[in-house]
Amino acid sequence: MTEPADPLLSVRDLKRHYPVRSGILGRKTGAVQAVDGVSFDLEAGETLAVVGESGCGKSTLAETVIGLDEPTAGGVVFDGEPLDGGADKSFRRRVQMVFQDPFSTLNERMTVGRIVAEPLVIHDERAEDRAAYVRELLETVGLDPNRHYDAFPHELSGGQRQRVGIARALALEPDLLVLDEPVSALDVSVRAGVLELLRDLQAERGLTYLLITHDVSVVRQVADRVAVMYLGEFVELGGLETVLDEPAHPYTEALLSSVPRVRADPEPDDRIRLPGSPPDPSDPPTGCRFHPRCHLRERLGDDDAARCVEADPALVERDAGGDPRADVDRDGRTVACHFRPDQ
Ligand SMILES: Nc1ncnc2c1ncn2[C@@H]1O[C@H](COP(=O)(O)OP(=O)(O)OP(=O)(O)O)[C@@H](O)[C@H]1O
Repeated sequence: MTEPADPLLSVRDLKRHYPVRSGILGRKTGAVQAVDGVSFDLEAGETLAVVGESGCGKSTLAETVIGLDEPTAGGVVFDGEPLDGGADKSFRRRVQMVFQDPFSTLNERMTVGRIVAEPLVIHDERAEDRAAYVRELLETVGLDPNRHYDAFPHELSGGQRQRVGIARALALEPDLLVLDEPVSALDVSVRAGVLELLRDLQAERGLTYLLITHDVSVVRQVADRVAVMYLGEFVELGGLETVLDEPAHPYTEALLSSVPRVRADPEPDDRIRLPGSPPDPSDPPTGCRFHPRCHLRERLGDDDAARCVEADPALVERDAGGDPRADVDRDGRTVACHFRPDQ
């Protein structure tokens, strides 16, 4: 038997806290716990989606993972190499990011050809056949090199601009793409085409994706596994169908029930309404961070409900491979809730 390959990316107990300062001296009086102890592995060729409401820390997680931001604690290991001193040259080639808003990230005064070639210029690559290679990349992402190579971003539609962003991210032949809300800024009518392109590119090039999104329908279309994030923490992590069709954490349940479904649309009474808005991440609730808004807790007896407030249900690490242990979910799912429906 061969040993399972090491994951391409390993994230362990990652934290990113932003200091809160106040008073005229600007003293540190607290910290926004934007990411607070997140761990996961990403296998080569898979797509892990991180889903959660606005402000739960998704973008901070993405930026910290790719070295745009320094972790407060914890670590990232990419292809066996710890990212201790920040991103080195090899990491900056092999990991690329696609941002939400192609309108703001493309340089309006540069032609499409130059935008896509820029990473090659920075890394001093393909000096001899750069233009031909860039034209090839444009074709790969479904653009027409003859029409689009010399075009300026304002001459393109939103979907075309996002394709330019993807071509640029592919230029250095990366292994991992971090996709931060890649279709959120696009018209619904062009989203499917861009997601299909991402799926095709993954199949052709063996790419690995870390997909950040607030949109469950996007998760359904591209992810293999899903992590549900709430107030800086993962509350549930597992296979796509397991998590979306049989959510175990009450927050996942609430998040999903707010999404209209094509089949068997729930009666309005079945919808779980999340009371209030997420708490302040500089002063998170004790115990389970979701407890003040949790519909499941309301149904628990006093002793159990007290556990939600007192004990931190840290995400239990369960092994996806090997023989299942008593506490191993059949899908290797991890859930940070003492009172999962299947217990
Ligand atoms: N530079 C910063 N300084 C202080 N607080 C920050 C900073 N960046 C983010 N935050 C805070 O950290 C928390 C997480 O923000 P983040 O942008 O990562 O969330 P998100 O889930 O990506 O939300 P959105 O989808 O709205 O971008 C928020 O409360 C945000 O206000």
